[in-house]
Amino acid sequence: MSSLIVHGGTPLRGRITPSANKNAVLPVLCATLLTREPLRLHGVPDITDVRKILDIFRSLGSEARMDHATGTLELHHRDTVFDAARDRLPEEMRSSIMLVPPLLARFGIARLEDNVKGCTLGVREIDPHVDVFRRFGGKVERASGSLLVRCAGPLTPAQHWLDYASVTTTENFVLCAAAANGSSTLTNAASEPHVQEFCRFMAMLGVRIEGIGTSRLTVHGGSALGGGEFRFDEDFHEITTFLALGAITGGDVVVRNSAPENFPLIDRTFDKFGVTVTHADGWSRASSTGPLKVQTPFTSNVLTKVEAAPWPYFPVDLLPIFIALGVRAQGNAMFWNKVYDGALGWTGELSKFGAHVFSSDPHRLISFGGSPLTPAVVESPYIIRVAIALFMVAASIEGRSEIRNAAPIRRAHPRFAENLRSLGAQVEWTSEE
Ligand SMILES: CC(=O)N[C@H]1[C@@H](OP(=O)(O)OP(=O)(O)OC[C@H]2O[C@@H](n3ccc(=O)[nH]c3=O)[C@H](O)[C@@H]2O)O[C@H](CO)[C@@H](O)[C@@H]1O
Ligand SMILES: C=C(OP(=O)(O)O)C(=O)O
Repeated sequence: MSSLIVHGGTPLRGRITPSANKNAVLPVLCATLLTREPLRLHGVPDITDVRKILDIFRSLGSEARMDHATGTLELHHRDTVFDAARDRLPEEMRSSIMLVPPLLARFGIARLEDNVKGCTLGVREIDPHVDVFRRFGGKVERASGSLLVRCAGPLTPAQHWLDYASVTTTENFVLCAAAANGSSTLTNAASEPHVQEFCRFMAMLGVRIEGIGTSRLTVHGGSALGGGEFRFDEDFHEITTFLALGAITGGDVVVRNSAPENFPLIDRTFDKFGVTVTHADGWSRASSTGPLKVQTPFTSNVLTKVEAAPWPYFPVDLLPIFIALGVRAQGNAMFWNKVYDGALGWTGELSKFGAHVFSSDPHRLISFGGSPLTPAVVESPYIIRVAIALFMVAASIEGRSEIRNAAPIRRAHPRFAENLRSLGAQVEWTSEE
Protein backbone atom coordinates (compact mmCIF):
# COMPACT_ATOMS: atom_id res chain seq x y z
CA MET A 1 0.00 0.00 0.00
CA SER A 2 1.34 3.44 -0.96
CA SER A 3 0.62 6.25 1.46
CA LEU A 4 1.33 9.95 1.19
CA ILE A 5 2.96 11.46 4.25
CA VAL A 6 2.61 15.21 4.53
CA HIS A 7 3.83 17.73 7.06
CA GLY A 8 1.19 20.35 6.38
CA GLY A 9 0.70 24.00 7.14
CA THR A 10 3.09 25.40 4.52
CA PRO A 11 1.50 27.84 2.06
CA LEU A 12 2.24 26.40 -1.39
CA ARG A 13 3.78 28.85 -3.84
CA GLY A 14 5.11 28.59 -7.34
CA ARG A 15 4.36 27.61 -10.93
CA ILE A 16 3.07 24.32 -12.30
CA THR A 17 2.91 23.06 -15.86
CA PRO A 18 0.09 20.54 -15.79
CA SER A 19 0.12 17.19 -17.54
CA ALA A 20 -2.39 15.89 -20.07
CA ASN A 21 -5.81 14.64 -19.01
CA LYS A 22 -5.84 10.89 -18.34
CA ASN A 23 -9.42 10.80 -19.61
CA ALA A 24 -8.33 12.24 -22.97
CA VAL A 25 -5.14 10.20 -23.26
CA LEU A 26 -6.76 6.81 -22.59
CA PRO A 27 -9.52 6.94 -25.23
CA VAL A 28 -6.95 8.26 -27.70
CA LEU A 29 -4.64 5.34 -26.94
CA CYS A 30 -7.52 2.91 -27.44
CA ALA A 31 -8.38 4.63 -30.75
CA THR A 32 -4.85 4.24 -32.07
CA LEU A 33 -5.58 0.53 -32.46
CA LEU A 34 -7.94 1.42 -35.33
CA THR A 35 -5.09 2.40 -37.63
CA ARG A 36 -2.18 0.42 -39.06
CA GLU A 37 -0.21 3.62 -39.73
CA PRO A 38 2.52 4.97 -37.43
CA LEU A 39 1.62 7.60 -34.86
CA ARG A 40 3.55 10.01 -32.68
CA LEU A 41 1.83 11.39 -29.56
CA HIS A 42 3.25 14.29 -27.56
CA GLY A 43 2.64 15.10 -23.90
CA VAL A 44 1.80 11.53 -22.87
CA PRO A 45 1.86 11.40 -19.05
CA ASP A 46 3.76 8.70 -17.16
CA ILE A 47 0.75 7.37 -15.24
CA THR A 48 -0.15 3.81 -14.32
CA ASP A 49 -3.23 3.60 -16.59
CA VAL A 50 -1.09 4.55 -19.61
CA ARG A 51 1.50 1.94 -18.67
CA LYS A 52 -1.20 -0.72 -18.51
CA ILE A 53 -2.49 0.10 -21.99
CA LEU A 54 1.03 0.20 -23.46
CA ASP A 55 1.76 -3.19 -21.84
CA ILE A 56 -1.27 -4.77 -23.52
CA PHE A 57 -0.31 -3.18 -26.87
CA ARG A 58 3.18 -4.67 -26.61
CA SER A 59 1.83 -8.07 -25.64
CA LEU A 60 -0.40 -7.96 -28.76
CA GLY A 61 2.67 -7.35 -30.93
CA SER A 62 2.32 -3.58 -31.46
CA GLU A 63 5.37 -1.33 -31.36
CA ALA A 64 5.15 1.16 -28.48
CA ARG A 65 8.19 3.31 -27.68
CA MET A 66 7.69 5.74 -24.82
CA ASP A 67 10.27 8.42 -24.10
CA HIS A 68 9.39 9.43 -20.55
CA ALA A 69 11.85 12.34 -20.58
CA THR A 70 10.00 14.11 -23.42
CA GLY A 71 6.55 12.50 -23.05
CA THR A 72 6.71 11.34 -26.68
CA LEU A 73 5.10 8.05 -27.61
CA GLU A 74 5.72 6.31 -30.94
CA LEU A 75 3.06 3.73 -31.72
CA HIS A 76 2.63 1.35 -34.59
CA HIS A 77 -0.08 -1.33 -34.63
CA ARG A 78 1.09 -3.07 -37.78
CA ASP A 79 1.68 -6.65 -36.67
CA THR A 80 -0.89 -6.62 -33.87
CA VAL A 81 -2.72 -9.88 -33.11
CA PHE A 82 -5.48 -10.43 -30.54
CA ASP A 83 -6.40 -13.83 -29.14
CA ALA A 84 -9.59 -13.64 -27.06
CA ALA A 85 -8.76 -16.92 -25.31
CA ARG A 86 -5.38 -15.66 -24.14
CA ASP A 87 -5.23 -11.86 -24.00
CA ARG A 88 -6.65 -9.99 -21.00
CA LEU A 89 -7.58 -6.31 -21.17
CA PRO A 90 -6.25 -4.18 -18.30
CA GLU A 91 -8.25 -4.32 -15.07
CA GLU A 92 -9.10 -1.66 -12.46
CA MET A 93 -9.53 1.02 -15.09
CA ARG A 94 -12.72 1.99 -16.85
CA SER A 95 -10.98 2.85 -20.11
CA SER A 96 -10.33 -0.77 -21.07
CA ILE A 97 -13.90 -0.83 -22.33
CA MET A 98 -12.80 1.47 -25.16
CA LEU A 99 -10.49 -1.21 -26.52
CA VAL A 100 -13.59 -3.20 -27.51
CA PRO A 101 -14.51 -1.27 -30.72
CA PRO A 102 -11.02 -1.38 -32.29
CA LEU A 103 -10.65 -5.07 -31.38
CA LEU A 104 -14.07 -5.77 -32.91
CA ALA A 105 -13.19 -3.78 -36.03
CA ARG A 106 -9.84 -5.51 -36.52
CA PHE A 107 -10.36 -9.01 -35.17
CA GLY A 108 -14.14 -9.45 -35.00
CA ILE A 109 -13.96 -10.31 -31.30
CA ALA A 110 -13.21 -8.67 -27.95
CA ARG A 111 -13.29 -9.92 -24.39
CA LEU A 112 -13.84 -7.59 -21.49
CA GLU A 113 -12.99 -8.69 -17.95
CA ASP A 114 -15.68 -8.14 -15.30
CA ASN A 115 -13.05 -6.44 -13.18
CA VAL A 116 -12.66 -3.66 -15.75
CA LYS A 117 -13.93 -1.19 -13.20
CA GLY A 118 -12.56 2.19 -12.40
CA CYS A 119 -12.86 4.27 -9.27
CA THR A 120 -15.35 2.93 -6.72
CA LEU A 121 -17.94 5.64 -7.22
CA GLY A 122 -21.03 3.43 -7.06
CA VAL A 123 -22.84 1.81 -9.97
CA ARG A 124 -20.99 2.24 -13.23
CA GLU A 125 -23.11 0.69 -15.89
CA ILE A 126 -21.94 -1.55 -18.70
CA ASP A 127 -25.39 -1.74 -20.38
CA PRO A 128 -25.15 1.58 -22.27
CA HIS A 129 -21.94 0.23 -23.84
CA VAL A 130 -23.59 -3.09 -24.68
CA ASP A 131 -26.44 -1.15 -26.35
CA VAL A 132 -23.89 0.68 -28.50
CA PHE A 133 -22.01 -2.49 -29.51
CA ARG A 134 -25.33 -4.12 -30.47
CA ARG A 135 -26.46 -1.08 -32.48
CA PHE A 136 -23.36 -1.44 -34.64
CA GLY A 137 -24.01 -5.15 -35.20
CA GLY A 138 -22.03 -6.64 -32.29
CA LYS A 139 -23.25 -9.80 -30.53
CA VAL A 140 -22.72 -9.64 -26.78
CA GLU A 141 -22.74 -12.65 -24.45
CA ARG A 142 -21.61 -13.49 -20.92
CA ALA A 143 -18.57 -15.74 -20.55
CA SER A 144 -17.09 -16.77 -17.21
CA GLY A 145 -15.81 -13.60 -15.49
CA SER A 146 -16.05 -11.58 -18.69
CA LEU A 147 -18.17 -10.30 -21.57
CA LEU A 148 -17.57 -11.58 -25.09
CA VAL A 149 -18.39 -9.25 -27.96
CA ARG A 150 -18.30 -10.55 -31.54
CA CYS A 151 -19.06 -9.22 -34.96
CA ALA A 152 -19.04 -11.58 -37.92
CA GLY A 153 -18.71 -8.88 -40.61
CA PRO A 154 -17.83 -5.17 -40.62
CA LEU A 155 -19.63 -2.90 -38.14
CA THR A 156 -22.79 -1.29 -39.57
CA PRO A 157 -23.62 2.44 -39.11
CA ALA A 158 -26.08 3.29 -36.34
CA GLN A 159 -28.41 5.96 -34.97
CA HIS A 160 -28.60 6.02 -31.19
CA TRP A 161 -29.97 8.14 -28.34
CA LEU A 162 -28.30 7.65 -24.97
CA ASP A 163 -30.24 7.46 -21.68
CA TYR A 164 -27.73 9.96 -20.27
CA ALA A 165 -24.63 11.77 -21.51
CA SER A 166 -22.07 9.10 -20.65
CA VAL A 167 -18.44 9.99 -21.33
CA THR A 168 -16.96 6.61 -22.26
CA THR A 169 -20.17 5.42 -23.99
CA THR A 170 -19.97 8.49 -26.24
CA GLU A 171 -16.32 7.69 -26.97
CA ASN A 172 -17.21 4.07 -27.68
CA PHE A 173 -19.94 5.21 -30.07
CA VAL A 174 -17.43 7.36 -31.97
CA LEU A 175 -14.93 4.48 -32.10
CA CYS A 176 -17.54 2.08 -33.51
CA ALA A 177 -18.84 4.71 -35.92
CA ALA A 178 -15.33 5.44 -37.23
CA ALA A 179 -15.03 1.77 -38.22
CA ALA A 180 -18.56 1.46 -39.66
CA ASN A 181 -18.96 2.16 -43.34
CA GLY A 182 -21.36 5.16 -43.46
CA SER A 183 -22.76 7.89 -41.22
CA SER A 184 -23.82 7.35 -37.61
CA THR A 185 -25.47 9.81 -35.24
CA LEU A 186 -25.48 9.92 -31.46
CA THR A 187 -27.95 12.08 -29.51
CA ASN A 188 -27.44 12.99 -25.84
CA ALA A 189 -23.69 12.70 -26.41
CA ALA A 190 -21.24 13.76 -23.70
CA SER A 191 -19.30 16.94 -24.47
CA GLU A 192 -16.57 17.20 -21.79
CA PRO A 193 -13.31 18.89 -22.89
CA HIS A 194 -11.64 15.45 -22.93
CA VAL A 195 -14.43 14.08 -25.17
CA GLN A 196 -13.82 17.00 -27.54
CA GLU A 197 -10.07 16.39 -27.45
CA PHE A 198 -10.61 12.73 -28.26
CA CYS A 199 -12.86 13.71 -31.20
CA ARG A 200 -10.14 16.05 -32.49
CA PHE A 201 -7.72 13.13 -32.42
CA MET A 202 -10.20 11.02 -34.41
CA ALA A 203 -10.43 13.87 -36.94
CA MET A 204 -6.63 13.86 -37.19
CA LEU A 205 -6.81 10.15 -38.08
CA GLY A 206 -9.18 11.08 -40.92
CA VAL A 207 -12.64 10.57 -39.38
CA ARG A 208 -15.09 13.38 -40.23
CA ILE A 209 -17.12 14.30 -37.12
CA GLU A 210 -19.83 16.96 -36.95
CA GLY A 211 -21.09 18.49 -33.71
CA ILE A 212 -17.95 18.19 -31.57
CA GLY A 213 -18.69 19.82 -28.22
CA THR A 214 -22.48 19.51 -28.63
CA SER A 215 -24.97 16.85 -27.55
CA ARG A 216 -25.40 15.46 -31.09
CA LEU A 217 -22.45 13.89 -32.91
CA THR A 218 -22.50 12.70 -36.50
CA VAL A 219 -19.58 10.50 -37.48
CA HIS A 220 -18.78 9.68 -41.10
CA GLY A 221 -16.91 6.38 -40.85
CA GLY A 222 -15.47 3.67 -42.98
CA SER A 223 -12.55 5.43 -44.66
CA ALA A 224 -9.04 4.04 -44.19
CA LEU A 225 -7.47 5.77 -41.21
CA GLY A 226 -4.07 7.41 -41.40
CA GLY A 227 -1.25 8.05 -38.98
CA GLY A 228 0.21 11.35 -37.82
CA GLU A 229 1.15 13.44 -34.81
CA PHE A 230 -0.98 14.72 -31.97
CA ARG A 231 -0.22 16.85 -28.92
CA PHE A 232 -2.38 16.57 -25.81
CA ASP A 233 -3.90 19.61 -24.10
CA GLU A 234 -3.40 20.45 -20.44
CA ASP A 235 -5.68 18.66 -17.98
CA PHE A 236 -8.36 20.95 -16.54
CA HIS A 237 -8.63 18.60 -13.52
CA GLU A 238 -4.95 19.00 -12.73
CA ILE A 239 -5.08 22.77 -13.30
CA THR A 240 -8.01 23.04 -10.87
CA THR A 241 -6.32 20.73 -8.36
CA PHE A 242 -3.16 22.83 -8.11
CA LEU A 243 -5.14 26.09 -7.97
CA ALA A 244 -7.19 24.60 -5.12
CA LEU A 245 -4.02 23.45 -3.34
CA GLY A 246 -2.67 26.99 -3.49
CA ALA A 247 -5.97 28.33 -2.11
CA ILE A 248 -6.45 25.80 0.71
CA THR A 249 -2.92 26.33 2.03
CA GLY A 250 -3.19 30.13 1.82
CA GLY A 251 -0.43 30.19 -0.78
CA ASP A 252 -0.08 31.45 -4.33
CA VAL A 253 0.01 28.85 -7.10
CA VAL A 254 0.09 29.76 -10.78
CA VAL A 255 -0.78 27.05 -13.30
CA ARG A 256 -0.29 26.99 -17.06
CA ASN A 257 -3.69 27.00 -18.76
CA SER A 258 -4.14 27.35 -22.50
CA ALA A 259 -7.92 26.91 -22.41
CA PRO A 260 -9.42 29.37 -19.86
CA GLU A 261 -12.63 29.24 -21.92
CA ASN A 262 -13.38 25.96 -20.11
CA PHE A 263 -13.24 27.64 -16.70
CA PRO A 264 -16.08 30.18 -16.15
CA LEU A 265 -18.17 27.79 -14.03
CA ILE A 266 -15.13 26.38 -12.22
CA ASP A 267 -14.02 29.96 -11.47
CA ARG A 268 -17.47 30.88 -10.12
CA THR A 269 -17.36 27.78 -7.94
CA PHE A 270 -14.00 28.85 -6.49
CA ASP A 271 -15.60 32.24 -5.88
CA LYS A 272 -18.28 30.57 -3.72
CA PHE A 273 -15.49 29.68 -1.27
CA GLY A 274 -13.81 33.08 -1.31
CA VAL A 275 -11.17 32.21 -3.91
CA THR A 276 -10.66 34.48 -6.92
CA VAL A 277 -9.22 32.86 -10.05
CA THR A 278 -7.69 35.03 -12.75
CA HIS A 279 -6.42 34.02 -16.18
CA ALA A 280 -3.76 35.98 -18.06
CA ASP A 281 -1.17 35.22 -20.74
CA GLY A 282 -1.76 31.45 -20.66
CA TRP A 283 -1.52 31.15 -16.86
CA SER A 284 -4.16 30.89 -14.12
CA ARG A 285 -3.81 32.04 -10.53
CA ALA A 286 -5.95 31.50 -7.44
CA SER A 287 -5.90 34.10 -4.69
CA SER A 288 -7.88 34.95 -1.61
CA THR A 289 -7.82 37.87 0.76
CA GLY A 290 -7.81 36.32 4.20
CA PRO A 291 -9.31 33.01 5.34
CA LEU A 292 -11.63 31.07 3.01
CA LYS A 293 -15.30 31.92 3.48
CA VAL A 294 -18.44 30.48 1.90
CA GLN A 295 -20.53 33.11 0.09
CA THR A 296 -23.94 33.81 1.58
CA PRO A 297 -26.72 33.39 -1.01
CA PHE A 298 -29.22 36.22 -1.52
CA THR A 299 -32.06 33.69 -1.58
CA SER A 300 -33.32 32.76 1.87
CA ASN A 301 -33.59 29.13 2.98
CA VAL A 302 -30.94 27.80 0.58
CA LEU A 303 -27.32 26.84 0.97
CA THR A 304 -24.52 27.85 -1.34
CA LYS A 305 -24.29 24.78 -3.52
CA VAL A 306 -22.02 22.99 -5.97
CA GLU A 307 -24.03 20.94 -8.40
CA ALA A 308 -22.03 18.36 -10.37
CA ALA A 309 -23.40 16.68 -13.50
CA PRO A 310 -22.33 15.95 -17.10
CA TRP A 311 -20.61 18.86 -18.89
CA PRO A 312 -21.30 21.78 -19.24
CA TYR A 313 -22.32 21.40 -15.58
CA PHE A 314 -19.62 21.51 -12.92
CA PRO A 315 -17.49 18.33 -13.46
CA VAL A 316 -18.23 15.49 -11.09
CA ASP A 317 -14.57 14.47 -10.78
CA LEU A 318 -13.79 17.88 -9.26
CA LEU A 319 -16.41 17.65 -6.50
CA PRO A 320 -14.11 16.10 -3.82
CA ILE A 321 -11.60 18.88 -4.35
CA PHE A 322 -14.25 21.49 -3.58
CA ILE A 323 -15.50 19.47 -0.60
CA ALA A 324 -11.96 19.89 0.76
CA LEU A 325 -12.28 23.67 0.28
CA GLY A 326 -15.73 23.48 1.90
CA VAL A 327 -14.46 21.94 5.14
CA ARG A 328 -11.74 24.60 5.31
CA ALA A 329 -13.95 27.60 4.52
CA GLN A 330 -16.03 29.39 7.20
CA GLY A 331 -19.71 28.68 6.55
CA ASN A 332 -21.93 25.94 5.18
CA ALA A 333 -22.22 24.59 1.65
CA MET A 334 -24.07 21.80 -0.13
CA PHE A 335 -22.39 19.45 -2.60
CA TRP A 336 -24.64 17.57 -4.98
CA ASN A 337 -23.30 14.68 -7.05
CA LYS A 338 -26.01 14.15 -9.66
CA VAL A 339 -24.04 11.42 -11.44
CA TYR A 340 -22.79 8.80 -8.98
CA ASP A 341 -24.76 7.17 -6.19
CA GLY A 342 -21.72 6.04 -4.18
CA ALA A 343 -19.22 8.85 -4.55
CA LEU A 344 -19.63 10.43 -1.12
CA GLY A 345 -19.21 7.43 1.20
CA TRP A 346 -15.62 8.43 1.96
CA THR A 347 -16.57 11.71 3.58
CA GLY A 348 -16.63 10.11 7.05
CA GLU A 349 -12.82 10.12 6.82
CA LEU A 350 -12.94 13.91 7.02
CA SER A 351 -14.11 13.68 10.64
CA LYS A 352 -10.69 12.23 11.55
CA PHE A 353 -9.33 15.73 10.84
CA GLY A 354 -12.10 17.18 13.04
CA ALA A 355 -14.13 18.36 10.04
CA HIS A 356 -17.91 18.46 10.22
CA VAL A 357 -19.82 17.16 7.19
CA PHE A 358 -23.26 15.62 6.93
CA SER A 359 -24.45 13.22 4.20
CA SER A 360 -28.08 14.10 3.57
CA ASP A 361 -28.47 11.19 1.13
CA PRO A 362 -26.16 9.22 -1.23
CA HIS A 363 -25.99 12.19 -3.61
CA ARG A 364 -25.76 15.17 -1.25
CA LEU A 365 -23.41 16.38 1.41
CA ILE A 366 -23.42 19.49 3.57
CA SER A 367 -20.15 20.88 4.89
CA PHE A 368 -20.13 22.90 8.09
CA GLY A 369 -16.79 24.49 7.47
CA GLY A 370 -14.29 26.36 9.48
CA SER A 371 -13.92 24.01 12.51
CA PRO A 372 -10.38 23.82 13.88
CA LEU A 373 -8.68 20.85 12.18
CA THR A 374 -5.94 18.56 13.45
CA PRO A 375 -3.57 16.25 11.56
CA ALA A 376 -4.74 12.65 11.09
CA VAL A 377 -4.14 9.28 9.51
CA VAL A 378 -6.90 8.74 6.95
CA GLU A 379 -7.67 6.04 4.42
CA SER A 380 -8.64 6.84 0.84
CA PRO A 381 -11.03 4.62 -1.12
CA TYR A 382 -10.02 3.61 -4.66
CA ILE A 383 -10.99 7.06 -5.99
CA ILE A 384 -8.29 9.24 -7.52
CA ARG A 385 -9.83 12.62 -6.65
CA VAL A 386 -10.71 11.59 -3.10
CA ALA A 387 -7.09 10.71 -2.32
CA ILE A 388 -6.28 14.22 -3.57
CA ALA A 389 -9.05 15.85 -1.52
CA LEU A 390 -7.84 14.14 1.67
CA PHE A 391 -4.33 15.25 0.83
CA MET A 392 -5.53 18.84 0.35
CA VAL A 393 -7.09 18.96 3.80
CA ALA A 394 -3.95 17.42 5.31
CA ALA A 395 -1.71 19.92 3.50
CA SER A 396 -3.67 22.78 5.07
CA ILE A 397 -3.15 21.55 8.66
CA GLU A 398 0.06 22.06 10.59
CA GLY A 399 1.61 18.72 11.54
CA ARG A 400 2.05 15.20 10.17
CA SER A 401 -0.81 13.50 8.37
CA GLU A 402 -0.92 10.30 6.40
CA ILE A 403 -3.18 9.47 3.45
CA ARG A 404 -3.26 5.70 3.24
CA ASN A 405 -4.00 4.01 -0.07
CA ALA A 406 -3.20 7.18 -2.04
CA ALA A 407 -1.81 5.22 -5.02
CA PRO A 408 -4.89 5.91 -7.22
CA ILE A 409 -3.41 9.43 -7.64
CA ARG A 410 -0.75 7.80 -9.81
CA ARG A 411 -3.49 6.70 -12.24
CA ALA A 412 -3.94 10.31 -13.34
CA HIS A 413 -1.27 12.67 -12.04
CA PRO A 414 2.38 12.10 -12.96
CA ARG A 415 5.07 13.49 -10.66
CA PHE A 416 2.42 14.51 -8.11
CA ALA A 417 4.74 14.56 -5.08
CA GLU A 418 7.58 16.16 -7.11
CA ASN A 419 5.23 18.92 -8.29
CA LEU A 420 4.08 19.51 -4.72
CA ARG A 421 7.64 19.68 -3.43
CA SER A 422 8.45 22.25 -6.13
CA LEU A 423 5.72 24.39 -4.47
CA GLY A 424 7.30 23.96 -1.04
CA ALA A 425 5.25 21.02 0.29
CA GLN A 426 6.85 18.54 2.63
CA VAL A 427 5.45 15.37 1.17
CA GLU A 428 6.62 11.89 0.30
CA TRP A 429 5.33 8.51 -0.74
CA THR A 430 5.92 5.60 1.63
CA SER A 431 6.75 3.34 -1.31
CA GLU A 432 7.51 3.75 -4.98
CA GLU A 433 4.89 2.08 -7.19
C1 LIG B 1 -12.11 6.95 -18.16
C2 LIG B 1 -13.07 8.06 -17.99
O1 LIG B 1 -13.23 8.90 -18.87
N1 LIG B 1 -13.72 8.13 -16.82
C3 LIG B 1 -14.64 9.21 -16.56
C4 LIG B 1 -15.97 8.90 -17.22
O2 LIG B 1 -16.44 7.64 -16.69
P1 LIG B 1 -17.67 6.88 -17.34
O3 LIG B 1 -17.71 7.15 -18.81
O4 LIG B 1 -17.62 5.50 -16.87
O5 LIG B 1 -18.89 7.65 -16.68
P2 LIG B 1 -20.37 7.85 -17.22
O6 LIG B 1 -20.45 9.20 -17.87
O7 LIG B 1 -20.79 6.68 -18.02
O8 LIG B 1 -21.15 7.88 -15.82
C5 LIG B 1 -20.90 6.88 -14.85
C6 LIG B 1 -22.14 6.46 -14.15
O9 LIG B 1 -22.83 7.55 -13.58
C7 LIG B 1 -24.23 7.38 -13.73
N2 LIG B 1 -24.77 8.55 -14.47
C8 LIG B 1 -23.97 9.33 -15.26
C9 LIG B 1 -24.47 10.44 -15.90
C10 LIG B 1 -25.83 10.74 -15.72
O10 LIG B 1 -26.35 11.74 -16.26
N3 LIG B 1 -26.59 9.94 -14.96
C11 LIG B 1 -26.10 8.84 -14.32
O11 LIG B 1 -26.81 8.13 -13.62
C12 LIG B 1 -24.47 6.05 -14.38
O12 LIG B 1 -24.66 5.09 -13.39
C13 LIG B 1 -23.13 5.79 -15.06
O13 LIG B 1 -22.87 4.42 -15.19
O14 LIG B 1 -16.89 9.93 -16.94
C14 LIG B 1 -17.18 10.10 -15.54
C15 LIG B 1 -18.24 11.17 -15.40
O15 LIG B 1 -17.73 12.41 -15.84
C16 LIG B 1 -15.90 10.42 -14.78
O16 LIG B 1 -16.18 10.39 -13.39
C17 LIG B 1 -14.81 9.41 -15.07
O17 LIG B 1 -13.58 9.91 -14.56
C1 LIG C 1 -13.05 8.11 -12.01
C2 LIG C 1 -11.96 8.26 -12.75
O1 LIG C 1 -11.40 7.33 -13.57
P1 LIG C 1 -12.07 5.93 -13.99
O2 LIG C 1 -13.26 6.27 -14.81
O3 LIG C 1 -11.02 5.23 -14.79
O4 LIG C 1 -12.41 5.24 -12.73
C3 LIG C 1 -11.26 9.55 -12.75
O5 LIG C 1 -10.50 9.82 -13.68
O6 LIG C 1 -11.47 10.33 -11.80
